[in-house]
Amino acid sequence: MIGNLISVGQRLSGRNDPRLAYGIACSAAEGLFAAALYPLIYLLLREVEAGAVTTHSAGLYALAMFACVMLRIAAGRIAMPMLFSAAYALMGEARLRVANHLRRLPMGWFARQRGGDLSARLTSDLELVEHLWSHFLGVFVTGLTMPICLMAFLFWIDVRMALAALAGLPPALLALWWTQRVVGQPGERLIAASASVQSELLEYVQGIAVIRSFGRFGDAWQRLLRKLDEQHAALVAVESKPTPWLVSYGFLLEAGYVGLVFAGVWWLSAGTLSALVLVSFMVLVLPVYRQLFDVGQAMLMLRFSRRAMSRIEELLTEPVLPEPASALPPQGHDIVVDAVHFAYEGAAEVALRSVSCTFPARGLTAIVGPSGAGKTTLVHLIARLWDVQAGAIRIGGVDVRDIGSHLLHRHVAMVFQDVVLFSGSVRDNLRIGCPDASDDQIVAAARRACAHDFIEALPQGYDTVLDEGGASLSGGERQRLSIARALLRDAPILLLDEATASVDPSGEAEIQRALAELARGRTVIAIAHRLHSVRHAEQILVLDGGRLVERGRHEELVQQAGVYARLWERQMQARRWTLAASGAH
Ligand SMILES: Nc1ncnc2c1ncn2[C@@H]1O[C@H](COP(=O)(O)OP(=O)(O)OP(=O)(O)O)[C@@H](O)[C@H]1O
Repeated sequence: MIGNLISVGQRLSGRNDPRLAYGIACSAAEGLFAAALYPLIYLLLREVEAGAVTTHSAGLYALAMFACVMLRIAAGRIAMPMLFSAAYALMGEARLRVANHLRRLPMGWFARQRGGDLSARLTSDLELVEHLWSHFLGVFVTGLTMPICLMAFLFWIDVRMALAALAGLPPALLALWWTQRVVGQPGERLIAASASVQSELLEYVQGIAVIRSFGRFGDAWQRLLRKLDEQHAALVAVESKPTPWLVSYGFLLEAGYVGLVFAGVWWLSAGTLSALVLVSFMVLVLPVYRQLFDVGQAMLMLRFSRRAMSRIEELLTEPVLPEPASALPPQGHDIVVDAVHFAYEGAAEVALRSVSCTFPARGLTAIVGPSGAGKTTLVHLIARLWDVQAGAIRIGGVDVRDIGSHLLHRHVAMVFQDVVLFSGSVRDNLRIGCPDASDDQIVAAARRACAHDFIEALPQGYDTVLDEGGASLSGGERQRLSIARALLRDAPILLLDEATASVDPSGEAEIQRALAELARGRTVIAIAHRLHSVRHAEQILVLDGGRLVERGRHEELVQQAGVYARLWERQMQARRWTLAASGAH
């Protein structure tokens, strides 16, 4: 079991830590020295009984006992910090390995996860395993070594009595085995219920604005209460179900004591057993029973945490997007989409069907189309957030699957619809894509993204610490920060997913200018709903129902009287209504 625990730890952290083996050895030594005291007392008493004790031998015994106590304390003092530091180091690495693995998983995997479940694996599951390693391992090893050594000594004194003392062990082990089985199912239920509560709480907090605006507090609250009730029931089951069996284990273990006393008195009266041996057994088996009971309890904890370990292992075995054996650098920055087909896992509709197109290097291509047409999917495939299911995407003549994620990230920068900002200063957030950027470069990028003025107006300017997710900024401000971040990356290919969606019309005009300037030196692909913002693009691709239906410049497409012309006409109408409405005021 210890071996299993250690090998799981090694698999999770990806390495071995010698401190662990030393810590376990010291814990075993602690158990050994704790047990060694009793044989010394017994041997001393035997000499006293035989009248052979001298001042010299008594002194030696006292010295040996003192040494045992000191060595036990020393072994414990060495074992504990060793196990703690090994556990924290190994689990720290396990966290990093999980984080690194998550980075390489396809986005589809995240779409299938509930946020709370994932965060439960990364927090409470890992904490449980960490606790097991730091606090449980040493106690378990010491707790097991001590009764084994003591029993070995008792067998040496008198085999018959030792066997009588352990008469209750076989049925007790059966009860312990059953206890472990009984705790398995409620344990799994508790882990699932706790993850579910985390998910529910996360959704509740994230959706609080929507819940409030729709006045659905009652429903959300009831759902949360239900999940908490389930967790409470699972907690009670974990505690109550194994308890009768654990008590039986303890009872059966100590049942041998009654047999021991009867057999001992019998053999004493028959003259085959000395009073000293009888008393020694009656005193020494009690700590053996107590330690074995504690070990049994600890084994329950191990059984419970096995599920947590396998949940973390499951994360590490999720297949990542395959990386090439040797990465090939792209030979240019034009992008060719060649007969690409893609469907989301479990989705009824295909997202992209046999799409073929070319994005010339150093030019602006706009992707437009009705909602759900596949625009975001196409851009995500170029950034290789997913892998195509048929066809290929090539950058500078090299398939994105052969470029390797590291090189690909150096060539492609993305500005997403949903801007993700991290807690930290504005400067730190801008530096994410380019850690070595100087302050001047940061300010220059912010100016070009029309973000400099509002950043300067923040209490500490570029050093203002943003709340988690930049919640204190407006949508447009967050968007402009993400554009500045991409500008700073200075990647030759820039993917903009509705980059100007949350920017007000005046800001949009400024950003359009910045984007146009940017496009001169780069390959820019911009998804746009507001068609007038991309009408100067060198090329406009029109997607509809996952197919590429039209391509050309704005004027050509308007004349074709197809999907684009209809979208354009609708937007012009909407603009006229807006202008008329504002004129009426
Ligand atoms: N993670 C996903 N899982 C399953 N289906 C998805 C997923 N993301 C998108 N889809 C579906 O794939 C199709 C294309 O979606 P996509 O987001 O690419 O469209 P879009 O043109 O960018 O839409 P919009 O303009 O509304 O953002 C849609 O039918 C959408 O419902």
